[in-house]
Amino acid sequence: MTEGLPPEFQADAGHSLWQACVDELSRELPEQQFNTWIKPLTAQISEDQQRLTLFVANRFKLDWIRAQYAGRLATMLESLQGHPVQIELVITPRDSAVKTVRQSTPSSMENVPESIDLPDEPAANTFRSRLNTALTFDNLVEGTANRMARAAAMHVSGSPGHLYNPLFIYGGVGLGKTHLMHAIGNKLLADRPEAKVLYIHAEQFVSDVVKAYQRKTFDEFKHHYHSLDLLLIDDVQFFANKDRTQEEFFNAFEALLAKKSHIVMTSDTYPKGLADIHERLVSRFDSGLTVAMEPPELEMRVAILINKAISEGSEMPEEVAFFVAKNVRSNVRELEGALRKILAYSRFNQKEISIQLARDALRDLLSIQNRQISVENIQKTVADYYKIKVADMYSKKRPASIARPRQIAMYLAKEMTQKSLPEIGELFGGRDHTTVLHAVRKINAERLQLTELNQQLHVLEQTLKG
Ligand SMILES: Nc1ncnc2c1ncn2[C@@H]1O[C@H](COP(=O)(O)OP(=O)(O)OP(=O)(O)O)[C@@H](O)[C@H]1O
Repeated sequence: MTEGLPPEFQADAGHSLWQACVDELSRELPEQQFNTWIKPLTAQISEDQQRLTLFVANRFKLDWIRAQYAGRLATMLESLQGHPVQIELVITPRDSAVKTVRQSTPSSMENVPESIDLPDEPAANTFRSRLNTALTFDNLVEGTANRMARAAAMHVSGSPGHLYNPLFIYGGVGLGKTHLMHAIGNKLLADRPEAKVLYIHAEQFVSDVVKAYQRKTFDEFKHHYHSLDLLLIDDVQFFANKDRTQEEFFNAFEALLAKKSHIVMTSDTYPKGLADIHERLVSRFDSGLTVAMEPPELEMRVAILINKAISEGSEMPEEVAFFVAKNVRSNVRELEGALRKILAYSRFNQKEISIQLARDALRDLLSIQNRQISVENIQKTVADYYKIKVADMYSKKRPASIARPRQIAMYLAKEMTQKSLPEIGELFGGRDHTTVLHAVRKINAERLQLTELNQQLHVLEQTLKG
């Protein structure tokens, strides 16, 4: 029996099986990815061939391999073995990994020196990127709504520091901005594991500035932020009115651009629509490429539902996906919530997914939706109707071509939802409740006098009621 390993393991038994997987992956993956992630792996298969254990050096690698390769490996193993094989990932501290594998490795395994001689740890292993490895380009469905943002993001992840720097991505809630940012970081780290990548929410940046202030550690703060290769910063609208944070961010911004590091930002509105942010920062935000993420169109919502169901190990018939997508329109986060409810309902009641089952599972949501139309939906419908950007609903822009649809949307929000004036103001880019009240009164009065406006409002109301 091999010392240091569970008795059921027989390393040689699984070698040819694992080697077959490695060979297949070496054909499927780009060389760099293969060399970085697959080649260094050490594998053992249990005696009954039901379980494959992969030994990895650290948590970062474990998460990455689980998110990126475990699914593909499982399919491969199942087709090779003719039955499912459970994959287990185990972190083995470097020294003990070397020892254990050496002791247990029969001569045939010694053809795989990489599994023993682990390469130097890449810097990414010690530098906490805060990336969620599950959010990648592969599982981000593409559609008209995100095509340009996705293409720009792909470009940045492939050659950071060149074009589109900074990349500024804006759009409403739950539309995939954060997902896209993580995808950029994950792709860059897959290609260059030593790169210093940091994902951070703007609020966390604010809190880091405050800490540096309190502890008088601005040198460390600067060293940390100014040394990055890629900074991904989410929801920069949170910098509003925070002068010291804006100053530190400006410094970091200049330092990073000077050394050709890349900066990607997201926000709920485009740079010039941002309130209470210094002009010099706003103009920097707008100096690279600014792209919008729009709410997904019907077909894209359907594709997202079908894909997400597959990733949850289920299947959603297309007609059901259409039914759900037609009823849940505002954003992807709500679509995900609806899907979770349907899957849970189907599992709990042990019933196939059908339109009727979806109707039952989403009963509350559908009836609430019929009674209460969301403000986001109103903003999108009105923006589409008057051919302006959804982001203009939250921006400070004042031309009549934008201000008027915005007032109409505020009026409809008051008429068709349960929201209060301050709540509506907040959802329209943090406006005061008196601004909303003014819009509601104005449109109300005009509606009584202007037939054309009344007609337009009627169309909008019918569209919103579905
Ligand atoms: N095109 C897409 N394909 C697949 N999943 C998507 C897509 N767009 C969004 N999602 C998913 O929808 C959820 C919400 O997306 P995300 O958190 O990136 O939105 P966001 O725009 O950053 O919103 P917020 O401003 O509220 O943070 C996530 O789980 C994300 O993975």
